[in-house]
Amino acid sequence: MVFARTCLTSVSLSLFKRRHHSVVRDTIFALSSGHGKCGVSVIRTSGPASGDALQLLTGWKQLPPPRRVTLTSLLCPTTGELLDRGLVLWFSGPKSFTGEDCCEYHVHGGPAVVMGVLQALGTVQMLRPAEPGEFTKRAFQNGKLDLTEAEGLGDLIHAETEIQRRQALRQMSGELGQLYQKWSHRLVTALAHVEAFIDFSEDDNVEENVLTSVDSEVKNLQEELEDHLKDSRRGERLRDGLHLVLAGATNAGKSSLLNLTSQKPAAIVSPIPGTTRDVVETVLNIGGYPVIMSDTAGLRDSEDPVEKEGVRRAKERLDNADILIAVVDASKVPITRISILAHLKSLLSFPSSEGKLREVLLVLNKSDLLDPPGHAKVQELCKDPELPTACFLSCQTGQGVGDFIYILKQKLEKICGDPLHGAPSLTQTRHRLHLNKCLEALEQYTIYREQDLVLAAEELRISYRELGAITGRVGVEGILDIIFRDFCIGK
Ligand SMILES: Nc1nc2c(ncn2[C@@H]2O[C@H](COP(=O)(O)OP(=O)(O)OP(=O)(O)O)[C@@H](O)[C@H]2O)c(=O)[nH]1
Ligand SMILES: [K+]
Ligand SMILES: [Mg+2]
Repeated sequence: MVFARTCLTSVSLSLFKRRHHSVVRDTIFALSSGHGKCGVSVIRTSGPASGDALQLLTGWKQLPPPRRVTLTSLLCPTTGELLDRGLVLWFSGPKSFTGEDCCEYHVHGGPAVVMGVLQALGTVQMLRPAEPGEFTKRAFQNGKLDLTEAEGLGDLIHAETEIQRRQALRQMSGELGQLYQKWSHRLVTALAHVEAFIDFSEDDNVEENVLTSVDSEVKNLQEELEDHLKDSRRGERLRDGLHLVLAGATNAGKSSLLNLTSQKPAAIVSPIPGTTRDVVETVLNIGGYPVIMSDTAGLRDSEDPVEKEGVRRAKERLDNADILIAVVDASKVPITRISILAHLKSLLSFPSSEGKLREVLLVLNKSDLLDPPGHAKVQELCKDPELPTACFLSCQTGQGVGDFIYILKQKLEKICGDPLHGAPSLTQTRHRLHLNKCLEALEQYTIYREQDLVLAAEELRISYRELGAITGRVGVEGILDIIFRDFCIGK
């Protein structure tokens, strides 16, 4: 009875495979390069009718050798009209990106040419336009990629900075998937041992210490999973962009610093205190790290309902900041540790009472307004170990802004690390959810272990399923659409 259950996982897996492999599929087509006018556009097809379509569009009697580029005329199959002269590249399945017969048409990138070729493909029987991410989905279903690799590919397409690209490429290489698969394998082995014990221990064929070794394996797995999860979300933060929030008293120069850093007049600057009300965001690339920098309303008590709302929004942003940039007008606040700390504390509740691990960067602005003794005092203060990392600068003259960017980059590095080093990072909330559930089930195993071994085994099975869902090995049909929805058409 126990074995019947064990087999269920593999039965449902093979059912899943069969359902996805044996169906006669439509052939899909789409523009795979960007839209708009460009030098070359690439149109792809994937599926069993790819070869027919290629022969119809070129008039060829047979298919060309695979993976070789051929220059040819492309004709409308119904009218015979010349659509373009372009390159075609034939891949016969399974040696292709999707694992199916595929063809690429490299045509001139004008909208009329692209439209013409797409329409011509649409006239071929069994061909239909692809849905977003459908090429990659087929690659997954044909075993060319696991889900983490497919997600890495999606991230690579969306990567806007160098460090994001590195992380995506690493995930695409399958390293993260391999890590999860190794854990899966260990879990299945543990599960098999428990089940063997349940079935055969009465015949004395299985020794008691089998369970002891399963227990210690479960404990090891728990520790490894916990370590992997305890990464302060570095991979996810890098994928989504880090939140930097400028905060401080009115007129400290927050908006000036935002404009200077982003090199555009994103926020209004004026000598009137309380100028900024809404949160003003700009997206930046700081040393290869993607950053969303937000300027916020100056923090002060106000009776004005609009400004009050601005301050509320500012505080909300502060709570979710990865790096808090506290801007202080160094010409106004006395330059002593005590007064700076008191100022930070009154405005930003720093050091945070909840003991939140948040990076703080103190910016002492308006250096141009200080005399030489004032400068010396601030420079001394910047070395104070009791204060957060500090930068002394002037938004007016730009002096010290280079150092500010440099220090920010160091902080970003500290938070995200280099995605090429160390263990591969967890990059998606989806993975985190499954890993947490996997971990919970392992904890349940330990709880049930002494009372009811059958229930304990069931928990191992649950944790195995959760891990399998990350790479797409087990029970993922329901989530596929969600994952591939974020891909663009043609990918
Ligand atoms: N001399 C000098 N003036 C500066 C400097 N930075 C900003 N200012 C001036 O300080 C005033 C306030 O600057 P903002 O950037 O609007 O200050 P803020 O912190 O965004 O102010 P609120 O949005 O009202 O909270 C403006 O008149 C700026 O020109 C600086 O480094 N030196
Ligand atoms: K202002
Ligand atoms: Mg402002």
